[in-house]
Amino acid sequence: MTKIAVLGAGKIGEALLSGLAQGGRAATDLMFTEKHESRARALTEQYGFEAVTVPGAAERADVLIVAVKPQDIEPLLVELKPVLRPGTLIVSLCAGLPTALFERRLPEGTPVVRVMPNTPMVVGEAMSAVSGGSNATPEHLKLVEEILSAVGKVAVVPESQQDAVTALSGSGPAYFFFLVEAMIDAGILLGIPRDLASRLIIQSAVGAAAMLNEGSNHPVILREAVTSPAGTTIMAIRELEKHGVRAALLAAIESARDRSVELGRQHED
Ligand SMILES: NC(=O)C1=CN([C@@H]2O[C@H](COP(=O)(O)OP(=O)(O)OC[C@H]3O[C@@H](n4cnc5c(N)ncnc54)[C@H](O)[C@@H]3O)[C@@H](O)[C@H]2O)C=CC1
Ligand SMILES: O=C(O)[C@@H]1CCC=N1
Repeated sequence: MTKIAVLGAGKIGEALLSGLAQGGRAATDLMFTEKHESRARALTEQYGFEAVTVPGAAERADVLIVAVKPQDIEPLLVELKPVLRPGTLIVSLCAGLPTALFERRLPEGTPVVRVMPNTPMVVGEAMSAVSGGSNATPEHLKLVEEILSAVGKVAVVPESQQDAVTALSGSGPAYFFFLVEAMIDAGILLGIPRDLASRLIIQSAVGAAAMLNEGSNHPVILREAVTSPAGTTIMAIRELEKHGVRAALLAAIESARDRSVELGRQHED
């Protein structure tokens, strides 16, 4: 079985490792590096994954998945370069960082695949977008698709779309959580106890997601079916439009895309 090492086991690294283990991958095929010792110990105790050093990961793993913050990439690549075995596949989950950055910093010919996942991988419902760098073969892409399909859905996209994808689905879960949080607050405003408001809103979100996931109806049709003439929903929709919620979402996602581009530019030579 392919041995996988996650370099930087923070929020997304842990989500991936735990998702892969739940998806049936043996804990003995999964290892990680982590700068913070207490966190490394906690992950080993909770899941049984082995904490290794960067040279240890490079020696033993077939695929190295980079999951440090974009701001922490340079020292990691300096550490990795002299110990990397030829042919080892590098998979980057880092927002904004182009495959060309890894290709410039690592030995010539290193295959690199850029991925933008999202945190629902903890429950096997990730949306991951995958792009190959200039040394990545169709087999490399297939391997990455196979690894990630254990934790959710996978789309292959041109790398030129990765900053937009990051803004849409990479950050996307946060927008839904924000919306749910605000709707629960609205329940409090209307005098509903927090527990009940949470149950009402979370199940509404789960139900709406399941209907969208069926894919047979456009979101507009689904919304129209809830919106009765002179009813309650249209009153709420009027307020959402009045407060520019649609425009706010367009601007928010455009701003996230711009930040992704900027994160990449910070590492230009
Ligand atoms: N959190 C999210 O929803 C998503 C994050 N990403 C990307 O994943 C990457 C990680 O993000 P998070 O997990 O949120 O950040 P995080 O800060 O929770 O995790 C990063 C981890 O890397 C460790 N680390 C840093 N330098 C290291 C090194 N040289 N060796 C070993 N460990 C090192 C840190 O101690 C930390 O635990 C980022 O590049 C981010 O853009 C991508 C998609 C979604
Ligand atoms: O906020 C971030 O930068 C990361 C990338 C996508 C989701 N979280």
